[in-house]
Amino acid sequence: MALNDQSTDQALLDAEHELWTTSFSYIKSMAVKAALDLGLADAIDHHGGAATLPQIVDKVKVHPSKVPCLRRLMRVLTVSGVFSIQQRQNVVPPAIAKGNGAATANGNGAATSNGNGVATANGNSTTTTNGTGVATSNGNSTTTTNGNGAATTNCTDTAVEPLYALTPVSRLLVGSRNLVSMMSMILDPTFVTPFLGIGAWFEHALPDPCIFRQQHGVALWKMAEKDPAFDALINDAMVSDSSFIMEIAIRECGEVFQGVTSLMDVAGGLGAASQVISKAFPGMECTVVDLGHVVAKAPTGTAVKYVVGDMFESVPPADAVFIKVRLDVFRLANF
Ligand SMILES: C[S@@+](CC[C@H](N)C(=O)[O-])C[C@H]1O[C@@H](n2cnc3c(N)ncnc32)[C@H](O)[C@@H]1O
Repeated sequence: MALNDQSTDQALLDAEHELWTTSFSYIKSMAVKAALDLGLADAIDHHGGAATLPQIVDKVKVHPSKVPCLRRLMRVLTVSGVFSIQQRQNVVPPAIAKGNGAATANGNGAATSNGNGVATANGNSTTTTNGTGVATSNGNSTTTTNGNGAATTNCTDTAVEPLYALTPVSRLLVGSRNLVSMMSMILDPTFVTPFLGIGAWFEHALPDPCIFRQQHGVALWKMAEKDPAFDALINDAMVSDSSFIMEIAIRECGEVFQGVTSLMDVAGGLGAASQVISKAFPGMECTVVDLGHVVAKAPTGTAVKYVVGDMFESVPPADAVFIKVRLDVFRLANF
């Protein structure tokens, strides 16, 4: 017997809703990717942290024909908490009846009756009747009847111009210390597409290629060595992540580094974590060990030393060995 045979219709609809929501949950991350690609947070930041759609459009590359679509993207991003919406007050005019008709505006909506029609606007909607029709708009909609017809619109896109504001989430995407590089890496197709192959990956016996190699035919670090743009994508991401998280880590649990005189940051990338540790503990000798192509791009003239090495062969000696791994994406994919 199928599990759903005895379910009520409401339970079936709830279950279907859950299935749709879960299956479509990538829409949220793709909306964040679009926000990064377009620079939406920067555009809002440029206007002091809150901006209307026309103000945002002014700062980003959007074809004029796609402006209404951008409003939809903003809706996804506000529902996800990346931005918030502040409604402007009283920007829509009240009800106007020019003929024998009746116009009623409830809320911030505008209702206009130009003939004998009845126009009602509820919420932030705009309603116009030009003949003897009946038009009602609810929510953020616009409705017009020109003849004798009746029209009702619920919640479409045109109405009061909302102000889109930065939230604590999108504030992490602006300013000099931001997480744009990290999120750009996570959402890069090179990292996203391997996850489409998890099902196929389970069909093969271990040991087998990780999902990254299954997708791309080459290991992640090998690809980084061969492709400078991909290498930069990873290194920049790590610098933004490590700078952000290590400053918090030092503030919250810096005592774990007390008394350490030398520290070996294994697979430390460009050494952003070590740079933060070294500044917080100037007496500590911090060394980063990483692969040759990464060390070749390491910053010079800092207190942190960089050495080339393969951690699977040997790790140079030090008081403490430090390895920062916080990416579930790397662990899950067994990169
Ligand atoms: C996810 S990044 C982490 C970088 C750094 N720990 C951080 O969190 O900012 C992983 C690093 O491991 C390095 N790596 C990969 N295989 C390695 C190996 N066999 N020996 C040393 N480093 C390695 C990569 O070059 C890369 O810089």
